[in-house]
Amino acid sequence: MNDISGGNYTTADGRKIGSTLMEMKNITLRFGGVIAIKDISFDIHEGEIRAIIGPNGAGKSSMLNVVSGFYNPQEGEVWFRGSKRPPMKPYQVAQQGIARTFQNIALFEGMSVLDNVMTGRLTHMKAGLLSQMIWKGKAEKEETENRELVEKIIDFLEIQAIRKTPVGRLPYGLKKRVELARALAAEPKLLLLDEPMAGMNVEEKEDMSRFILDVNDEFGTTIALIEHDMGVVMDLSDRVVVMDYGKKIGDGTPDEVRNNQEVIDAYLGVAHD
Ligand SMILES: Nc1ncnc2c1ncn2[C@@H]1O[C@H](COP(=O)(O)OP(=O)(O)OP(=O)(O)O)[C@@H](O)[C@H]1O
Repeated sequence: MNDISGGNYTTADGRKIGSTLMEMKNITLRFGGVIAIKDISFDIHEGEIRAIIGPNGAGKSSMLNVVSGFYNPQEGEVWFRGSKRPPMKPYQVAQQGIARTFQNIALFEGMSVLDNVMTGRLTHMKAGLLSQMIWKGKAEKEETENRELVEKIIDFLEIQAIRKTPVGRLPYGLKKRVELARALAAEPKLLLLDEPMAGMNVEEKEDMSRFILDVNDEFGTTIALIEHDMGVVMDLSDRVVVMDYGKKIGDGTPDEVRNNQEVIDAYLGVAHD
């Protein structure tokens, strides 16, 4: 790795990391008297896999929710693709190119895998109802293009065999993969994964790790994730932000973070699965 703080660098496995995609500047988020995030700054570079870790209640989910527009911080600035982002609703953030998965799977259980993944295309659909009536051809062309992309993602994540199966009938690990497929269908610039391995067995975790790395490699998607499993985080990530009690106590490569005394202290005596 070289010049990691400046933006552009090459990882040990030869992946090219680009300039800053997102920058969080001095973010503070309060819930009444509770300060969930205290004056935190960090950035995410194009092509990176970036992790946010920390003990329970550290503020990781709150931070992911600031990035995805679910919470607007009381203080600080969010910069995305070179512009300062005004307070936004989550759907506006999604339209800007940020997609996410959820800690508790949020899929339509009664709908097939294919239909669930298609819902990921909604932010891209331009043909409204009126234009669908007037310009039927245009709507059909859009539908065909959406289907082609969705089928490509389904193949890529190896869920062809279950494409017609209602999501409610799938085991947990596969549901998580369908959720990843739906988020990818939005062709995000930045993909947010909220505990992608939570509740998985070892084999499911290995599969998910491989898919996350492949997505980053094949589609060039920048990924930010929260994860409790330290082994997974250290293996997957290019750089890691460590939070504790709402503050940032570490930020760097997995090796740098692993050897940071404040990080070691924060994790001592705390159970991490
Ligand atoms: N909607 C909310 N209303 C009030 N307090 C909240 C809310 N969301 C989070 N908090 C508080 O903010 C702090 C940070 O919580 P957060 O869920 O972001 O931590 P976390 O690191 O994601 O924890 P975990 O690993 O347990 O999911 C906690 O003290 C929590 O109780």
